[in-house]
Amino acid sequence: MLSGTGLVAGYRKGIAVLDGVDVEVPRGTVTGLAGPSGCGKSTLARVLALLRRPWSGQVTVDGEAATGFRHATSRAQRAAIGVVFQQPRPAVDPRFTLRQVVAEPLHATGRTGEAPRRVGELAEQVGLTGELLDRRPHEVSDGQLQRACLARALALRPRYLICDEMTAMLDASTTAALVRVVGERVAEDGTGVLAISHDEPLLERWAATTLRLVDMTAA
Ligand SMILES: Nc1ncnc2c1ncn2[C@@H]1O[C@H](COP(=O)(O)OP(=O)(O)OP(=O)(O)O)[C@@H](O)[C@H]1O
Repeated sequence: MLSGTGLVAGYRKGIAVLDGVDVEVPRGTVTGLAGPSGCGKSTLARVLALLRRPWSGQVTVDGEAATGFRHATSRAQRAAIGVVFQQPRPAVDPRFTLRQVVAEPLHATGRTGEAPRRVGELAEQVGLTGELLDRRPHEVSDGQLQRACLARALALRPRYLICDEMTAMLDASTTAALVRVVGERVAEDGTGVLAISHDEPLLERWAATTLRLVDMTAA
């Protein structure tokens, strides 16, 4: 289980965006997260992904309290949680080929030897051809780049995957393809997924249960 308890977080002093939020992301299922624009869904995603330190409250990864946030995160906890954001372009180095984008976490964790085989597997999972892997971000569509970002998020076989509006910029067929890729990881690896979306019909199809951030804050 990836969980947050009593999370209070914000950007400006005295104005809490999250005000005592509890959230649980169990393994082996997709948990949806909905709520009106600006209610703090992305903030919660960043806190749970250990990318932003909450003002108070605790994030727990498989029963172990988060060792730190941002650069202070332990390597094991960082590798346990994959994240995909709404916009793929700001999330990648524009000088990299898609192959380098996908391989980045493997290089960063000293698994360079594994990279060629693993990148091939991931490309197949997300539906990227070898020819596309050799292109750079400006030479591919948003959907193709988002496929690479999903492959990168899966590279270290994370136990949890946070998809923050992952498909909001994509057409229906790419959305369906990426939702299927995530579903395969849930079924085959038991990955625990937090799917954040404005798209209620999508969450109805995709998520086993959906949390509503306003309700959680009120509770
Ligand atoms: N870097 C930042 N600096 C200051 N305020 C911010 C920052 N990021 C977000 N906020 C504010 O925090 C609040 C919550 O933002 P957040 O992006 O978490 O909401 P959200 O529910 O994901 O919204 P949306 O559905 O529109 O993406 C908003 O009022 C937003 O303006």
